[in-house]
Amino acid sequence: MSLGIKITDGIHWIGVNDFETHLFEALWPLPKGVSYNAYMIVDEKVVLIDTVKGPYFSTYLDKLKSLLPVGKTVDYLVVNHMEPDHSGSIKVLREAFPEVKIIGNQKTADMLGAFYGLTDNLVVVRDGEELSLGEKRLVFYMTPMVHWPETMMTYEKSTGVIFSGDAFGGFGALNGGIFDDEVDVDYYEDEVLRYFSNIVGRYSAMVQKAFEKLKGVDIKIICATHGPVWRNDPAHIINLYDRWSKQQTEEGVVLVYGSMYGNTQKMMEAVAAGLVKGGVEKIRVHNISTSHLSFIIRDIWRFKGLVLGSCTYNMELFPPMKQLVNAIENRMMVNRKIGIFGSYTWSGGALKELQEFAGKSKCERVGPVIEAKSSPTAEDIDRCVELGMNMAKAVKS
Ligand SMILES: Cc1cc2nc3c(=O)[nH]c(=O)nc-3n(C[C@H](O)[C@H](O)[C@H](O)COP(=O)(O)O)c2cc1C
Repeated sequence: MSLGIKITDGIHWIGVNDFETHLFEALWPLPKGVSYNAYMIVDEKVVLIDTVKGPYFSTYLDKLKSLLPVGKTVDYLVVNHMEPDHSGSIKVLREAFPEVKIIGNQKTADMLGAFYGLTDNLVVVRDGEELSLGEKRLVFYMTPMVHWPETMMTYEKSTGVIFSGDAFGGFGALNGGIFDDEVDVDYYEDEVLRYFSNIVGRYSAMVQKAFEKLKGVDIKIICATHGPVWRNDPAHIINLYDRWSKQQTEEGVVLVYGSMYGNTQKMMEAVAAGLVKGGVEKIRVHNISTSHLSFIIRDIWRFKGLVLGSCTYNMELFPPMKQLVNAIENRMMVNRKIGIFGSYTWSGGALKELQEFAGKSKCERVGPVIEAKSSPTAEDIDRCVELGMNMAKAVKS
């Protein structure tokens, strides 16, 4: 009995679900789990596309063995991406199938040596190179820095299936169905954006380069390494990715505040009231101390307006707000409207750092800037409402 899931003739999903890991990359929470998708092509040659994270190898092996025709072995393993959530089983796979040839590019080969000491039986491919498997034919496209240097995609010509690596992938284990027409796409879409904005977003320019390269390739099914297989409407995820990587945003405002005793929170609430007065419907408020950074980054990636407010802590920005500001800078976000406010009791410090951040950012500033001493005065509150109203105008323009 086949333990894999058929995608199309001769191509199968042999991935696994991970419901145990709390933090992906030891950073990103996985409330819905995550899948490590791997694929198998059975033709005259038998080919695996990527593996799975090490602890899940036996499940992966069971699946591939269930699909392996009698008398055949695994001829090739294509490695589209070397991050260990996909490459973690390569060494044991090689032990199970010593004759398997590993296909990658020159950078993949370097990493195979550095991670796993594997240096023999490698096939190094170049951009656009093809490999016949019998009826099927693979084409390898180099798509570097989406989001590692060795990342590439593999396209199967006869079926129009593209194995895209982490591109188009997202968090969320596959709960029964694996295809976009079998699952609740909305349930996964937020998690695709959270994956994109936190992990891939910094490399948006390289995503756009990959799109350029794939122009004219007739993509019928997208098989990413995480999340659903897009067979019903691949254009949907392509369009989202295109928009996100061009940093095109939606009308709406994200409000993030850091407050220990509620004074800065009052300012945030006044800004939010101003946004509502100005007609903004999509408002996302995050308490920096309780929302995980990855959800905040996701929302900031999506919406046009961003307002940051922070109390002062030991002469500086409130520590978790500092982390957020660093994360935003690291993602090289542009094309947004930014408003800021702060609070202090003696020396100040938070607002100064927010001013520096906003000044360096490639985003348009929206005023006024408000700084409250301890508790906001009535005048401070009025100016916070004014900031909200100005931000509303800015995101609607
Ligand atoms: C542990 C701690 C450290 C602080 N450090 C500073 C500081 O270095 N400079 C300053 O002006 N205010 C400092 N403050 C005061 C707060 O920034 C100020 O009271 C602010 O209004 C608190 O806002 P909140 O009620 O939103 O937490 C500190 C407060 C705390 C509790």
